[in-house]
Amino acid sequence: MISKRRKIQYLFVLILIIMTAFAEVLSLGAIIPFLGVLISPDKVFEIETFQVVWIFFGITSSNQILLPVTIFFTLGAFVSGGFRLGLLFLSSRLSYAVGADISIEIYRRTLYQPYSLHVSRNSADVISGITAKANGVVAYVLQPLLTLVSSILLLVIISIGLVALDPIVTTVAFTLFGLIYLIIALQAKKKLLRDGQIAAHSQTILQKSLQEGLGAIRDVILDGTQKFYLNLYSKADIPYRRALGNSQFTSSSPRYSVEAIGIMVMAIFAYQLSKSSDSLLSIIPLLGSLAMGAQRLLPILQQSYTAWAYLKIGKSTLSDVIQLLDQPFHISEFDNSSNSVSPYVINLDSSIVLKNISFRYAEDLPLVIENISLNIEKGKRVGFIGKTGSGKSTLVDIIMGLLPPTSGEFLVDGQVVQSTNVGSWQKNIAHVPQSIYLSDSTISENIAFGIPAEEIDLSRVQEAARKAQISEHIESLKHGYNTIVGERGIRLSGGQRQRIGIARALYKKASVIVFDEATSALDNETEKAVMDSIDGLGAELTILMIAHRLSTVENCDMIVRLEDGKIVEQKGFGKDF
Ligand SMILES: Nc1ncnc2c1ncn2[C@@H]1O[C@H](COP(=O)(O)OP(=O)(O)OP(=O)(O)O)[C@@H](O)[C@H]1O
Repeated sequence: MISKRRKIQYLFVLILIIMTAFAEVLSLGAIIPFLGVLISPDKVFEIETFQVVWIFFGITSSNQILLPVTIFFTLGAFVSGGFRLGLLFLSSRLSYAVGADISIEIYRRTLYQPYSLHVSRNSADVISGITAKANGVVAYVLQPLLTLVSSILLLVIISIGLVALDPIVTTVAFTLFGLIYLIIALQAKKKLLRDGQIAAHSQTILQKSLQEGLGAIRDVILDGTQKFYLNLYSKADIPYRRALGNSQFTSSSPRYSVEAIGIMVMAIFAYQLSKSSDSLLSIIPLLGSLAMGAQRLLPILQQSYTAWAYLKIGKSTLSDVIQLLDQPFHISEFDNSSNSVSPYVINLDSSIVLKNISFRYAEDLPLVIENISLNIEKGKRVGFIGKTGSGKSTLVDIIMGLLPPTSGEFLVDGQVVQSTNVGSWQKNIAHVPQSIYLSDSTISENIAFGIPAEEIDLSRVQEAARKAQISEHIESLKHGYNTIVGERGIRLSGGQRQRIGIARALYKKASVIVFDEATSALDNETEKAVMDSIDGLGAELTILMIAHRLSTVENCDMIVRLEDGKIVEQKGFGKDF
């Protein structure tokens, strides 16, 4: 899923990592000539190989070389700093850009999952994957990976340089520090993995408890269950933050003990050298470069360790994210895009036919629809009634192509509806649920739902509102169709919201409108008024209406009564109640 562009960017960062490593080693190596010049400029001036340099810069005596060498040394430090800064900027930007790629890709794939998958899993899994876990992958996988590559490279180059200076000291120091880090890493590995697991798992629970608490805020306030939801949240939040805190400590704590040991080793070494050498001055350049080498080496060792530790912490989060990225595309974008020219086009011209349809939600669950056969002609109004749990919504979901039947055949105009043409079939359908979802935007954007504001056809919006009998109310508002409805349509009454839902269905120019208990939350009078608007809709529209009450659907051409997933009574199909 990594695009070609990102691969090129990663390659560029890799090249920059290599260049930075060399720049850093060069600036580090420059300390030896610098200290040498400081202490005995005469000696350096006499070195054969440097003669060309002195001649090039027109230097004739040893006391002239200090200034250019100082400038050169400082310049080296700046160039190396510049490279590091550039690398930090580019690698951070790239990691976050890839984080956005991941998050968007998970959301994209999730949106294209079949309805049956959405009803069978908790959305908190996906939401935490799109938000927190995608960030986790950036912070605990992508960035540490780049840090690890650059640190290992630097380690190798610096240690080669140090070996050239003093093989024994370097080998001893390296083995010592390496061993310390290795022991710490072996000890910490299990703990890091476990903390990472806790963090990944808690993120999902956190998301779930937030969704539940805030989603049912009215009931929470009425029932006084704030404490219950707070408790649910804190039960996940405390282990989550504790795990993060613990892993942060585990990944950054070794440096203090290792630094102390490093200073001790350096002191012993200096002590030994000064005892065995005649002139203390002559060993200062060597000591200086070793000290500076160690001063660079230790943080890099620590950096590599931290990066490695982060990779361990991020392992669980990464596997959750990979699972979400692995979701295959079930509904093809081609079928569903509004301007696609699919060879499998379905327009309702004659009838919708269900032949011996049965359905179960999962293999180990019982049938909730059993052997149902129906023939719905175009332009008919069909009412589905039955007690709660009798299977009305499931049956209509099958007709809407949201749930594939477990057995039997579902045909429109004689064509079997299947994955290749279901998108085309769904373009004919609009759905008005019991509580329609309103986005926090204008009335016209809510009627022309999901269409960018600049592409909305206002006259079509007005026509739909008029047919849904809501235009008068909208036009009486100060901002008319540009009135903001507020999150979840709080500023509209129940009846008005349902009418917006109807207007939305009409704007879509759907030929089939499904009313799923669309009026059951309304009072009798409002329900009657909304039903009048539905009755007044064009005769060419096929209307499927789910209701609890027979009175709601009494004007329908056909009525189907369901019980335990079976049709127990029919009216208008040649049979009457
Ligand atoms: N996602 C699901 N997973 C498993 N079983 C489900 C799922 N959705 C519904 N069911 C079961 O399927 C049966 C039919 O449910 P359905 O929602 O179709 O009934 P309904 O007649 O529309 O009920 P209501 O009037 O309450 O909306 C019920 O027994 C229900 O428990």
